[in-house]
Amino acid sequence: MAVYTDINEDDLRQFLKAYDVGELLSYRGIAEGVENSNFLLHTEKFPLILTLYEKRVDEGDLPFYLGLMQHLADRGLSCPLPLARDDGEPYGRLCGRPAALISFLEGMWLRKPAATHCRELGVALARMHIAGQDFELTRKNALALRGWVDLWDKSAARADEVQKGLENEITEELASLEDRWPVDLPEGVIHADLFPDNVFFIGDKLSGVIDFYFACNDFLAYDLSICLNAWCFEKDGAFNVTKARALIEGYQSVRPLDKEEIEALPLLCRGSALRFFLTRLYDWLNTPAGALVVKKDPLEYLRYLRFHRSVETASEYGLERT
Ligand SMILES: Nc1ncnc2c1ncn2[C@@H]1O[C@H](COP(=O)(O)OP(=O)(O)O)[C@@H](O)[C@H]1O
Ligand SMILES: N[C@@H](CCOP(=O)(O)O)C(=O)O
Repeated sequence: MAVYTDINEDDLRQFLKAYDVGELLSYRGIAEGVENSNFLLHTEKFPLILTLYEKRVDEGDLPFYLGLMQHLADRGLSCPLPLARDDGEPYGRLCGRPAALISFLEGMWLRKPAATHCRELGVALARMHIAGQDFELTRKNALALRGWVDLWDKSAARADEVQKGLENEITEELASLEDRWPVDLPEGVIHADLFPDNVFFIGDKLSGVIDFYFACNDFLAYDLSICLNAWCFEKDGAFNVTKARALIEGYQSVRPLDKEEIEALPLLCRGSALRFFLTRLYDWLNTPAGALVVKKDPLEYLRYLRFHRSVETASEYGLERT
């Protein structure tokens, strides 16, 4: 459960006075998520999500995240709409934290997505990439190569506590990615954390995308590689090429990949597997005992990383040879 900051009712009522939402009827902490504290609110007017921004969210980035949700929603993508305060500000403060209200999205995330859902995801991801092209704000990816090195510097000395040999393996992997990372692929705004728990479905139809708090500017195909990692491995660690093919076909039905993006895919998948391995490893080693959050297993992403290292061409992800 991710509620790092507890709120009290009086403070919440005071906070809500700045919004046109009527009286608070009820509220509760949400037992999901990792990064921020989230609450579901029922007010006289509508249900809402209240987010208190925590550790990894830099307040200076809030206009980017909230503005992006507004921008994408304006272009017909189903994502939460931030609610402006009566004074026009996009967010306020609660319990010493920046805090925003966003609209509640209907739907549920899928515990066992199938290939058909992966195809829907691919379509939505490509639409998001296209809709993001004219978003006027930019944000550098803080969890790109430089960020990976910084995270690794903070964890390397203790990595072998988690699995023997990790320190050497990851040091070598980082060096190899630093040498070979692409420099010139199509870029744009990416979601950067499009895991199943951030995509809602009603029945088999994708109903919306949430959690834009890692969104940034980076290679578009890197976002696709994040989805290949997050959606296409089975619980036993096997890569499901049928899901991967469906995801990529869905994506390409809206935005065809170019030759360079296809060639780079195995490397991008290694990079995105490493990125989630590193944040999970850092959290594994540093989350205080007793925090109301379920820590995620870094070794899951080590296995994915090793798989991608064995991939020679993107045809192994179900793509036609170029
Ligand atoms: N706009 C929304 N509509 C409905 N539920 C939401 C919305 N935003 C968040 N949630 C709920 O809160 C949970 C955590 O949100 P998320 O943004 O993923 O948190 P975090 O940034 O902490 O990872 C989600 O899994 C979902 O259940
Ligand atoms: N998706 C990341 C963790 C971030 O959590 P989210 O709840 O913000 O999606 C991971 O699985 O490591």
